[in-house]
Amino acid sequence: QTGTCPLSAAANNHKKDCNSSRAASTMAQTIKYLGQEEAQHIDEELFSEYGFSVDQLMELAGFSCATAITRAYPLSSLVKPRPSVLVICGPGNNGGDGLVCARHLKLFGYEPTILYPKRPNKPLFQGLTTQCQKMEIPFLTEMPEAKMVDQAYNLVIDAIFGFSFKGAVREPFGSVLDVLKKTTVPLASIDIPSGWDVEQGSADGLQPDMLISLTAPKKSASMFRGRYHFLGGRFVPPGLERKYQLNLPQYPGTDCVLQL
Ligand SMILES: NC(=O)C1=CN([C@@H]2O[C@H](COP(=O)(O)OP(=O)(O)OC[C@H]3O[C@@H](n4cnc5c(N)ncnc54)[C@H](O)[C@@H]3O)[C@@H](O)[C@H]2O)[C@H](O)CC1
Ligand SMILES: [K+]
Repeated sequence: QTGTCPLSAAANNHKKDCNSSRAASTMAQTIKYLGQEEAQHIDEELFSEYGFSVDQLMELAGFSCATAITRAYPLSSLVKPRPSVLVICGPGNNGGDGLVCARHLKLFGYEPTILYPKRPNKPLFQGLTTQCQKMEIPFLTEMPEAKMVDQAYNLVIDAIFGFSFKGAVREPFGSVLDVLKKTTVPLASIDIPSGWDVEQGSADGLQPDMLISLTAPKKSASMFRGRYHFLGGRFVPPGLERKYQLNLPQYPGTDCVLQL
């Protein structure tokens, strides 16, 4: 791991050597990696039995993604003169996380641009879109070519599909993923590398540099080979964690993310 250490020493007396890969892998082994149905059940229970609203959890999820991105790619580390970031949002809640993430990245000093080709006709997503527009975040009308992406952006955020992805990729996202397979700038995937089977991964799919697992990693995360794997979505009530035996690691202090 070459990433900055996200763990504050004061909050992690038991994990003093947080750069030790042995410590990190021991920790990662204890966390449960969720199957697709299990992830969906947890999601449903959070909304039904535990009384959360989608907007609430999406805000926390997207905020933790923006926070994790600032840890892995601080403004000072970006190679281009402008701190440009391309955020690609899909048609479901993963896309909503991307919109929230873009808004917070802007507040953190980055210059996000959003591609949002398939927008659900629902007040939640319309509101999130308006918020981004009011934050003066530009929206692209089409996916640029790979060469243009590499020239214009420091980083791409993949918020296309999350744990509900199934089957062969449908357009326009097939073409978007084809471009992303040719780009060389780092790619940070929210929850699942888009196009990967949620449990099996994909040998010839995207190879992101960063993965931000929300609530708990999904089974395909064991195939992730990038540099930064973060956990975010610090909102799991203890009863839910016990029921699904999530064995979540302790987040340091008040942090909303943890590097696995
Ligand atoms: N509990 C949590 O941790 C929370 C996670 N959040 C995020 O929500 C996503 C899951 O969201 P969901 O809306 O269920 O699904 P997706 O975003 O994965 O996508 C559904 C969307 O995609 C379309 N689709 C599915 N398969 C295909 C395909 N093969 N080709 C094209 N399109 C496809 C489908 O029709 C839908 O439109 C989770 O991963 C987290 O990122 C919440 O934000 C907060 C709680
Ligand atoms: K994704």
